[in-house]
Amino acid sequence: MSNNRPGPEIADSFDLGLVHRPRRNRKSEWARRLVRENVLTTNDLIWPMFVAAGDNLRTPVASMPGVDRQSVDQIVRSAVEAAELGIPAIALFPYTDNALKDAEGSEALNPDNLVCQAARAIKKEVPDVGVIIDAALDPYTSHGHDGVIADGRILNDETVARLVRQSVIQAEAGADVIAPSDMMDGRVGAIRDGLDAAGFQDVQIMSYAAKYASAFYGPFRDAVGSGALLVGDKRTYQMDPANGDEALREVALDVEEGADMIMVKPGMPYLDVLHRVKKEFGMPTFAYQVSGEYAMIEGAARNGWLDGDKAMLESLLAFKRAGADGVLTYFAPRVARKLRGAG
Ligand SMILES: NCc1[nH]cc(CCC(=O)O)c1CC(=O)O
Ligand SMILES: [Mg+2]
Repeated sequence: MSNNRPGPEIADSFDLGLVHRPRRNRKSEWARRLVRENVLTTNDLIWPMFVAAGDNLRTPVASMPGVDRQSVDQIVRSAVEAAELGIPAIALFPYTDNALKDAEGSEALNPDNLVCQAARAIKKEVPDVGVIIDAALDPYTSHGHDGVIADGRILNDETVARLVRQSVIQAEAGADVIAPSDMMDGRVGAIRDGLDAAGFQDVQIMSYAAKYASAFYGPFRDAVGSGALLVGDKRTYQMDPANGDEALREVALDVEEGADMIMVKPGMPYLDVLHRVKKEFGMPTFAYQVSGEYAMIEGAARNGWLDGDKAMLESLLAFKRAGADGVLTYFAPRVARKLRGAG
């Protein structure tokens, strides 16, 4: 040292007298594996897909790099891929031509609409892959809202009546699970009654029970073509991001009304809600890693700012740690390949 002032003595090592050294259990890969508390498996994955009109068509969604809208024949191929990869279920969302949209979302009630066509085709080709279809009007309405509107208000009960019909039509097309994503009050019970009355006692309901009015749905709205149309926002039906206790009350109602599975959405910004919901109800509980979360990770990865594979796996494992039984994620096929060791 050029400094000639006497400095403090720094010992090379000293005895801290530690009883507990948590690092012992992290000292090698085998030790880390031995004490690992949570694990992500292919059984945890639900793969959301966008169905579009046409034949042999795949159109990239600009704000979701790596995700395409697919025509029905391509969706069937992806469903086959899901089966081969061991992904238990897929979720279908339609990209509806603007010409088919109206204020009431009538196309939702067309038994030959895109999601119904896709469900029928998938069930014919790969019956063992679970098919989940949203019950909500927003991909079909000219204003982009999940319900019917009068005097600028989203009407609850009138919307629920339509969701019941939509659910039955989707079940007739082969949907194994109906996933109400609209956040109208009372829709789970009404859909349950409607499905039962139509003979679909075994069709499950996965309720978007605690769904927040979130900025993270932006890319999805591009993908289904509702973003540019949306008038205003969804804060009169989707939840206020400031609220946690309210999520428990929303979930309690959906469980009471007969939901078989519940969902918290978005995912990563709401891990606390996910954890509380799983703890409180012990229900099969799912997280939706939404389009904006996917875009953040994938966008950063493609810019070289993040290790994409590592961020993907870490983000999904976090859902398991927080209590999720499964995750809807656009990463599903990539994770499944990774978990299988095929990169
Ligand atoms: N009600 C439709 C619906 N179903 C799933 C999502 C979002 C999924 C995603 O962002 O990946 C939305 C959008 C919304 O409520 O505006
Ligand atoms: Mg509710």
